[in-house]
Amino acid sequence: MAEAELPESEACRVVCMASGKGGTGKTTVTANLGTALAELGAETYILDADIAMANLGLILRMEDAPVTLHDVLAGEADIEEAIYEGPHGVKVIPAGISLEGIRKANPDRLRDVVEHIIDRADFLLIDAPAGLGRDAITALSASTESLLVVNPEIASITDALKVKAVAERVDTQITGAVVNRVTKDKTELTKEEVEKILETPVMVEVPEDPEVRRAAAFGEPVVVRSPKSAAAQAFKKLAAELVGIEYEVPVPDKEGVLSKVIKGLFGRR
Ligand SMILES: Nc1ncnc2c1ncn2[C@@H]1O[C@H](COP(=O)(O)OP(=O)(O)OP(=O)(O)O)[C@@H](O)[C@H]1O
Repeated sequence: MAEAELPESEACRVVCMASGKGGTGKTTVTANLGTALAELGAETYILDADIAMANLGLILRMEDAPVTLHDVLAGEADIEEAIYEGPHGVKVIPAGISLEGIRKANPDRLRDVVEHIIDRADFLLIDAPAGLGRDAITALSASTESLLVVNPEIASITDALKVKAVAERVDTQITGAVVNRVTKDKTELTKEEVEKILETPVMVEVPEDPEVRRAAAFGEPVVVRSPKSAAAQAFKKLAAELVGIEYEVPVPDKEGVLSKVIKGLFGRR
């Protein structure tokens, strides 16, 4: 997709990707939203502040990065050394995977990292740890706004409510919710119910889509590996909404469908 004509915006938007409950898909949403924003032409950085799990690097095939956020937070490396380029030019600051790295990292240095990046970026997405531990609160307070990544179930929403309350205490605006892994099963909460409980708009519903896991297995965001999949389209729609442009639904690609059928017939991936 060609880069869009983006509206002028003055300040970098520092967006904390937050969730109460673990495993809602926060890292997946961060990697895909960041890549989709970069594809639209926005200068986008994504930072893995979930320094214990470090999954962002895995989704973007950066698990072997020689210098990581751990080293920066330990005061042992300059932030410039920990910035890597991902698909569509998205800049990625991965966390490391060593226990030693987690031990020596001082999360209080996160604010300095944010300060360093905001002068040159349109968006900085911070993948925060789930829950309300010290690292999660540090990530929230270093951000100007937050997106709540939830699943359409009551346990996920009530945990997100707790995050929302803390975000308000640290003066971080809640921009909205991303409801991930939607199957439209009758037992799920609807968009309207989620909005009513969270008292915040649902910006997008991302469907449960096996293409997401498939892409992750290849170390790629789904917006790159399967850009026409239902989940990829939801992430692209969210990116368009954040930059304030109209999302163009892609015209169905007959050739693509045909080649899928042919590959299916011959049992190929
Ligand atoms: N829309 C989706 N459809 C299918 N699978 C998904 C979707 N979103 C995420 N997943 C899968 O769910 C799993 C958990 O996702 P992810 O690691 O992004 O969650 P997380 O909230 O960051 O987890 P944690 O809180 O443990 O850091 C991964 O295997 C991911 O591929």
